[in-house]
Amino acid sequence: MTSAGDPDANAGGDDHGAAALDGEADFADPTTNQSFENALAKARDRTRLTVDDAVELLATGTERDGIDPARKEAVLEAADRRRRETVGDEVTFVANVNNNVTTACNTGCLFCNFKDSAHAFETDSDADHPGFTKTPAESQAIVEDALDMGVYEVCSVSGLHPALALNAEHHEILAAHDNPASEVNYKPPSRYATDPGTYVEQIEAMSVGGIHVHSMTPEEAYHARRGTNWTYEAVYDRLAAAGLDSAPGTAAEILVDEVRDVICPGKIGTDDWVAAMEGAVAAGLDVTSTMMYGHVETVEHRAEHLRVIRDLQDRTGGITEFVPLSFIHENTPLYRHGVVDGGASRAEDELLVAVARLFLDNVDHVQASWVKSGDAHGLKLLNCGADDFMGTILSEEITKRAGGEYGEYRSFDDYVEMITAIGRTPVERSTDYRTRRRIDPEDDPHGPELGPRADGTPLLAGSSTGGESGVESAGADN
Ligand SMILES: C[S@@+](CC[C@H](N)C(=O)[O-])C[C@H]1O[C@@H](n2cnc3c(N)ncnc32)[C@H](O)[C@@H]1O
Ligand SMILES: Nc1c(NC[C@H](O)[C@H](O)[C@H](O)CO)[nH]c(=O)[nH]c1=O
Ligand SMILES: N[C@@H](Cc1ccc(O)cc1)C(=O)O
Ligand code: SF4
Repeated sequence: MTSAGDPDANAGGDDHGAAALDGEADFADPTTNQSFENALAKARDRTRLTVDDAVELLATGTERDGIDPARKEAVLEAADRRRRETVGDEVTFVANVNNNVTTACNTGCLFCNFKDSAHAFETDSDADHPGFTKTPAESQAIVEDALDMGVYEVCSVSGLHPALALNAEHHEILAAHDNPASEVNYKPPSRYATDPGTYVEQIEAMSVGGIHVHSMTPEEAYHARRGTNWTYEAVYDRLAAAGLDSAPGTAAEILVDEVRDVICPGKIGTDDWVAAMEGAVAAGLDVTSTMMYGHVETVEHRAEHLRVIRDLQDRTGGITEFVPLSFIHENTPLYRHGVVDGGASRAEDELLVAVARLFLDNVDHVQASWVKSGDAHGLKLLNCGADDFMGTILSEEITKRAGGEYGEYRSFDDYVEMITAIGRTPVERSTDYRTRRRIDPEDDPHGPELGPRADGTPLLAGSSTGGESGVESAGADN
């Protein structure tokens, strides 16, 4: 991968690479030494699955093309049963707020339309951009508002702004390079219209009032140590001291380098991603794990990705949940350049959740995402092996900019109505799932009670799907 040695390989950002992509994503059809029937029998017996088993289940058999509906139902049923035996009938969700600090990023991932080229943020640039950078004070104000609403967690993932450094010492190291922009993807904050502060300052600003700070993906941790020989553990130690509580395992995409070379050549490689996650756990943090699928990869890549996560969990035990992120294609370079003609089908989404539940026998929680799938299909995924329905999030930028259409937040009333409609028990959780509160559906209206300032007052009024109501002020970007 390129980012370690050549951080500016994609400088200027978005999609110039895509034109060169045609044909590069042509991976061979998967084959295995396993049969679908044997793989299914192993899954039903709780025998640990191999990568070949997972491939057979994800493909509903590799001996023929397309998904077989009857075989798919058998896989979903096995996964739903496994979910019930492992975690029961509760469906959890967290009262959280998203706070993306900046959209400025030069990494150039071809599946991403969240980022804006960082040069457009420079003081002397007259380029227009739809994005934002927040100061630490602005991040803090968003967290304070959310705390008042009863929120438990702030989830903060951001672009890799060239002026972001871990702390003052990191700024000095980066600035000392002869050509910091091309050698270490660094420009001083004075070059930009808005200074995002340092990573430590942002985390300190967000870590107020007892909120749980969920932030610093492996890619962001790489950015917070670029140009130094600091270990990931040392970087996460410093961030934990600033108030970081857990780290999101995004930037995983597909953890197979031949896929990363196509969709995110500027990102860290699989080994670095794993090293970052291990560093976070060594620093005492919980982590989540994700897979962004439904673009150029094959089912073999999906299965191999699950193996990387399961091995990581065998070694660390630090992963609280697995979050499947179905690729939203509409506004992305991959789609606009014709490299892909859409995302995953609903059947593929269901099989991915199911096989994750069956393969990841050491990760308790599998998440369904209403942001990516919408409410109705999100609920269906809760009957395919998932047991968590993410969080209220209050505002959303990544999926919205990619063309997602399922809105930006959900209220507690929305959650209780949806979860009881499928006959399950709604449960408010902490980020780490260790604190849980079963919600009595009869006792409405419903609001958060686990947040440091929560008193059961409804988070937001009314239905949330259309993005109406006063939520804009809660997630305000500048
Ligand atoms: C936008 S990045 C922000 C954090 C940081 N820049 C990073 O890459 O880790 C967070 C994650 O959003 C997900 N994402 C980005 N674009 C997406 C899309 N079009 N569809 C689904 N997920 C997407 C990817 O998994 C990515 O790692
Ligand atoms: N699935 C998505 C999530 N999931 C993360 C959760 O909201 C929460 O932060 C995590 O479970 C830790 O408690 N977040 C998004 O912004 N978008 C998603 O699609
Ligand atoms: N914010 C990410 C998703 C995410 C964040 C944190 C997690 O722990 C998991 C997933 C997205 O919208 O794609
Ligand atoms: S996924 Fe993250 S690193 Fe990649 S372009 Fe988007 S914001 Fe930047």
